[in-house]
Amino acid sequence: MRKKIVAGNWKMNLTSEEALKLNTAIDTFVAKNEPKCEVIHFSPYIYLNEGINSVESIAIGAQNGYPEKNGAFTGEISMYQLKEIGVRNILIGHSERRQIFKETDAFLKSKVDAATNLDLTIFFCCGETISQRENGKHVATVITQLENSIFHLSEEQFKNVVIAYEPIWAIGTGKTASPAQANEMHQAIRAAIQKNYNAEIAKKTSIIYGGSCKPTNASELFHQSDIDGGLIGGASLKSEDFMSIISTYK
Ligand SMILES: O=C[C@H](O)COP(=O)(O)O
Repeated sequence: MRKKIVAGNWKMNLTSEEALKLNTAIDTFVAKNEPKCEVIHFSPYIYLNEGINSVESIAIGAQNGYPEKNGAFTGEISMYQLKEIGVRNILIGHSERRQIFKETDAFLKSKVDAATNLDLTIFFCCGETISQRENGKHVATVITQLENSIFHLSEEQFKNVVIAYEPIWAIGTGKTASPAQANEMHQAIRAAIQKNYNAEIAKKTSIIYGGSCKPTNASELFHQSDIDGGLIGGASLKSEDFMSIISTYK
């Protein structure tokens, strides 16, 4: 049985007080209700330490990390530093990093290698633009992203990878991929994993969906054959909404 995962990506949101409150509320909820999924908050760097030290039933992950161990990289935080404070999960390849911060496939590959060397669980994000979808290039785009930045890992290394499919046109827009559209892509990703690795690894890799996922659509999405949970942006900032999404796996 594949691991089901509901992860919140807070992006650049929340005050320190709100972050602590939300971590505590979700941690308490998960401890009490024991949902059948792993719950993670991908938090801004500055709230990681307090988060890690204040929760027991959920994990706190990083939204980013620099691949070099240390050095003259003003303003950056290394994955090594993240690991040292207790981070175990990291997002790599989010479309906001690709588009706003111009992170290339080659740079993402170097991040994948750094995270792998540190034994971090990689949540590798991929997804197409609306024009790529309209031109029928959505599947090819996503598979190329995987081939360029993560499929070089060995079978053993790939076991520490979760794929997050996030169609760019659905992120923060209120426009969700239909369950059929999302599942079609998840099936294509799983087939590509099988082709590059093997059927066993493909069967065991969790592939989660992100893009305007909310309490009203999470259940239908998460019940698709190849969708193993979600990477939630906006709805993870409201404890009631996030709890409702987590409860899909009760
Ligand atoms: O990482 C999360 C995604 O970017 C989804 O964000 P959203 O739920 O606000 O659309």
